[in-house]
Amino acid sequence: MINRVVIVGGGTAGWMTASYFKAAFGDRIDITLVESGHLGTVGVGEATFSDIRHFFEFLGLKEKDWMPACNATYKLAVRFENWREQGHYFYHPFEQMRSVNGFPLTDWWLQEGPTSRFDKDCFVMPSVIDAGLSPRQLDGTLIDQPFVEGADEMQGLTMSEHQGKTQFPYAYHFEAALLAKYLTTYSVERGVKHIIDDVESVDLDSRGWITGVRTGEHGDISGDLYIDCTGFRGVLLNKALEEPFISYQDTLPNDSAVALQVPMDMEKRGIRPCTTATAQDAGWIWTIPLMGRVGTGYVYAKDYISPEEAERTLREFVGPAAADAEANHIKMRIGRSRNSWVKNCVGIGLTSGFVEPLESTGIFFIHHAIEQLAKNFPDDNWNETHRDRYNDAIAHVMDGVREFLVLHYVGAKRNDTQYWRDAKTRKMPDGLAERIEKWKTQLPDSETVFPYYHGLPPYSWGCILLGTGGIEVKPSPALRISDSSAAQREFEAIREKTEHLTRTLPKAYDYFSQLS
Ligand SMILES: Cc1cc2nc3c(=O)[nH]c(=O)nc-3n(C[C@H](O)[C@H](O)[C@H](O)COP(=O)(O)OP(=O)(O)OC[C@H]3O[C@@H](n4cnc5c(N)ncnc54)[C@H](O)[C@@H]3O)c2cc1C
Ligand SMILES: N[C@@H](Cc1c[nH]c2cc(Cl)ccc12)C(=O)O
Repeated sequence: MINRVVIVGGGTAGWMTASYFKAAFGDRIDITLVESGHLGTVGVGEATFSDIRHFFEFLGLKEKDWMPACNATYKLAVRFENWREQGHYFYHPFEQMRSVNGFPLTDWWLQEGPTSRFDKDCFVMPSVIDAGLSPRQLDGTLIDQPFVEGADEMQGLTMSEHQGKTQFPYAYHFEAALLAKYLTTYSVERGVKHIIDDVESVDLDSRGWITGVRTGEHGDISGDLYIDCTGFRGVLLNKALEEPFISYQDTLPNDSAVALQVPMDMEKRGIRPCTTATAQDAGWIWTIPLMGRVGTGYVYAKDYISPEEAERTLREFVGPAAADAEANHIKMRIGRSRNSWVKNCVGIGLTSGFVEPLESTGIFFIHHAIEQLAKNFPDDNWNETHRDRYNDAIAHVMDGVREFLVLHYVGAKRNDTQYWRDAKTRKMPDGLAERIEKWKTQLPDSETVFPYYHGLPPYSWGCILLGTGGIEVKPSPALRISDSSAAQREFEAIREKTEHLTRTLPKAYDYFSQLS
């Protein structure tokens, strides 16, 4: 049996792993987590996928347990501003795509769209978000969506096994540092040994397997399996085991960010329950509403703009409220480790890989990695099948998300600066150009998107294609000669439902302020 696990690193990745493994394996596993007392964490990670609710469910936590402790709010979509042209916006919502006579409603919209807004014609969430509303009534009732919440047959499934079966209507925003703190308490109460110290060196045997990590003040710490959660440093996986890092920068040039935490009276400001990504001259700015503050940051490519200019742009964007906020400049390592599991070491989190946070995939990568490791957990035979399956799953998820992000830039209609013009001529990941050709006459479906599990359903790809507006797409020829009355009825049903919801749902701020 492998039952002594050493986790190095106490950021989101380290504590999510420790808490999940305690929930999964209880006292049958012995976990030690070592984190530096002075190196600090990236600690941005504020927006998530809806799937993260499976993580909290697995830990036995309810929203009212952890959300108030992490200043959390709901995220119903990503809102993209100015990606097509100044003043334009569209939503990528968490909402099941409706389908009529075997075609997604977005295909019918291209043929028959009642208005020029695909998002408001095909989904109800965009109007709910514009009105600043909560998807739950004050008594906790969730708006009726075609999904299954907590049904028995869904218990214990991984995210990849869930995909396509349901679409939950919201994700979360939270303060990552507060979540790490919350999970520290959860883990330590359940027996995780917590050591605050620096790992100064890593001991290897003659085969190159890790036999222990040496700390400054706590001596050697040894285990069977080592989990490297040291962030961009990759102290065990990349440094000690020398596993190479495959950069994505040739296709995704953004390599820097500057972040601000802006305290704000959210009752006065109101909460628009979505992440906003506002395109800028050399990147984009995120805006994330939390209880008590707004998290914001400019993600940019250093080749196009200096850190000082990026900070100035961000401060102007936020306005006077940002005057006292301290800027946090971050250099991002974009890409993935060739293999995330090498010998007896598994990198999770930024060590394993990272792409710019445009679709909030960092914590999703961590959650996926943990689920896959729990499923492929080794014994002392160190069966290669488990390791290879794990490495393939991790590589696929990141390569797929990379393609999805590249589509945002290739698809963006705006071309008013060199940065946006270059985005149209830059090399694309293998296969994407061919896929885009297919989508020009039939929107993305399960047969034409990236072929391995990567977290994004086909409708997400369709939203980006339709919203960014730079690639001309035509309705499927079959729809031109089909009876559209059922699609018309569906558009009408969405209009009626939107009207009803915007009349009856409470304000998002009011919902969160009574949650405890
Ligand atoms: C600008 C930006 C915005 C982001 N936004 C989002 C978002 O909205 N949504 C999302 O899902 N994700 C987001 N992410 C990603 C998210 O922040 C990370 O996925 C998450 O924080 C995981 O980080 P980590 O735990 O791997 O590393 P870190 O937070 O860097 O933690 C590393 C840990 O390792 C420790 N350590 C390092 N070296 C040693 C050593 N030698 N000895 C002991 N300990 C050591 C450090 O002390 C620290 O505890 C964002 C990232 C960036 C850069
Ligand atoms: N199943 C994932 C993927 C997903 C589906 N819709 C969206 C929308 C956005 Cl903004 C991000 C992610 C997703 C999930 O539900 O989280």
